[in-house]
Amino acid sequence: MQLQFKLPLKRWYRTAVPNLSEHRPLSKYKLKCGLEIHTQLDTRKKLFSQSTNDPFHSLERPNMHTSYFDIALPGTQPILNYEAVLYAIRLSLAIDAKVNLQSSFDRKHYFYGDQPMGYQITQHYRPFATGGQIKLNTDIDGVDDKNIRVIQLQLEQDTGKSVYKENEGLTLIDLNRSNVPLIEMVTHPDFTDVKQIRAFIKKYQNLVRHLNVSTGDLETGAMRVDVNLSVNDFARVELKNLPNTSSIINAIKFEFHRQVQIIEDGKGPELLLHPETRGWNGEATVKLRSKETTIDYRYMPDPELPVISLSPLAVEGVAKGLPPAPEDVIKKLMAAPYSLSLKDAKLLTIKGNSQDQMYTQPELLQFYVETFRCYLKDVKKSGDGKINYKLPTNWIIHELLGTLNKLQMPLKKVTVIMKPEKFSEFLMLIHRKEISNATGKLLLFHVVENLDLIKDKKTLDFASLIDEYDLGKISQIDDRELEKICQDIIVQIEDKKLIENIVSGKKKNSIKYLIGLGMRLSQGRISPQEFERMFKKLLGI
Ligand SMILES: Nc1ncnc2c1ncn2[C@@H]1O[C@H](COP(=O)(O)OP(=O)(O)OP(=O)(O)O)[C@@H](O)[C@H]1O
Ligand SMILES: [Mg+2]
Ligand SMILES: [Mg+2]
Repeated sequence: MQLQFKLPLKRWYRTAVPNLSEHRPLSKYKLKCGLEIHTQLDTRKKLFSQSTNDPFHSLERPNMHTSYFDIALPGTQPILNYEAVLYAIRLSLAIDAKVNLQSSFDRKHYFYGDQPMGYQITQHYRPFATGGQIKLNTDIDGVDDKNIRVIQLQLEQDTGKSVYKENEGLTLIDLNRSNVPLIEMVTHPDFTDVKQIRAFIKKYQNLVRHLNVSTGDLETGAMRVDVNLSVNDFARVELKNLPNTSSIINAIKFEFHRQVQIIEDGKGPELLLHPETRGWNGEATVKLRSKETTIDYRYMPDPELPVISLSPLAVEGVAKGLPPAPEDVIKKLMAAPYSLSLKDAKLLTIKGNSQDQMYTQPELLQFYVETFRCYLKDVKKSGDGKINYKLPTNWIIHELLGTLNKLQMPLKKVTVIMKPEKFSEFLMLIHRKEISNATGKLLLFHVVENLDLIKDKKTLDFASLIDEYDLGKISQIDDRELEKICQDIIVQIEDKKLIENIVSGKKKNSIKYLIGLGMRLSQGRISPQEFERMFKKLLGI
């Protein structure tokens, strides 16, 4: 029987879980955890059939992407999808696992409504890859350096989904997910702290996204984490059905305390003797069943699937096409000449959780790096030498991305017109102080907003845009003209007290308000320093 969680989703977040650090002499109680992480591969087709692999976009239309094999009609047979094999090689190599040139499929038997074959095809006797590791790193992952060893990776098929209609007393079965390719990655029980587990999940999630093998989302179930936990070498408890990071962390904390209490009460040898499987109801872990043993599953080689036999050349070929590890890219971006902050370097490298990003990380990274290169070249060419390393960062990572989000404009569309050389031309306008920052913002917004018009003209000419919209910075503004603007502002201001307070020195900073009015009036074409100088002169301070 599967446990049905009846709690509203919100309760996952509201639970009061004891704080590990508040507990008794913890040194007496050693936490040991190992993870089994299931990741759905983002292949076009399913693992053993020609059905579309799309378990989420069809939630309103259950059983839409199902072939005879996916619904287990007798007589249908599996045919392996090699795209899934390529993805599995990518992931295995990226975590330093040894890809086994010969691996094979086995049947793991158990009965479930959403598993109509009566068994799951997985790899038990000869897994896809063996060994490997993921290193947690203080600088990048925010936890003490720690090496988490991987036992193995196995290719397997996903099950269908049970949809419980409690009011009607019905359980519905949706087989859209049935036979979606999964990689189960199993770690050694190397974790000794929840912080390591949180960091590891994030890192592994980033990795599968970086390799483009999965969306890695926990919320949709594209990534599912089972935690095995034991205290002081008593039997392990397996925690399953943990839908998001906070339930994973809270369930671990709860379970640790539950086991510590049992040991303190002297009942460890009695209650923690046999492995069991527990779920999380939002407040406590609850027993689902005793842990199945290998014998229970009656593993047997699948007689319908031949051995996966890989040539070393195929593995080498995949290895050559692997992108550099996210960690290496981040380190490179944080070093000279880029000198980015960890936050900005991560933004260029690691996909965030948001679904509607206007860019992919490889697109953004490439644009940034190439623009940076053009900017260095342009500065050298211009002969004024002084490179402002922050300029590309500020204008690409902060300003451009903000503009894309505001206008819901994909980066891809922008970079067709604003190629790195063009963007560097734009940066040089600011670099040479031909336009102010405020004008730059207006100009960038204008260009992105009117991309289609610019496309017609086939050219993007900043100089003519500056002319056309009268955006040129009046840096050489004549003092009489500036004086007139400032004088008008002072005369027209209604709050006379404000002026008095500036003059008397009571509220010196209010001068910024006047400067702001001036900037708005001049649309940013006169620098704030010029305004400050003139206001001070006029007010005699
Ligand atoms: N003493 C222990 N304490 C905590 N975790 C442990 C301990 N011993 C083993 N583990 C962890 O238990 C997990 C075992 O996973 P594995 O997939 O090999 O088998 P399983 O859980 O029996 O099978 P299934 O795939 O059916 O869940 C590993 O992550 C391993 O690190
Ligand atoms: Mg397992
Ligand atoms: Mg398990």
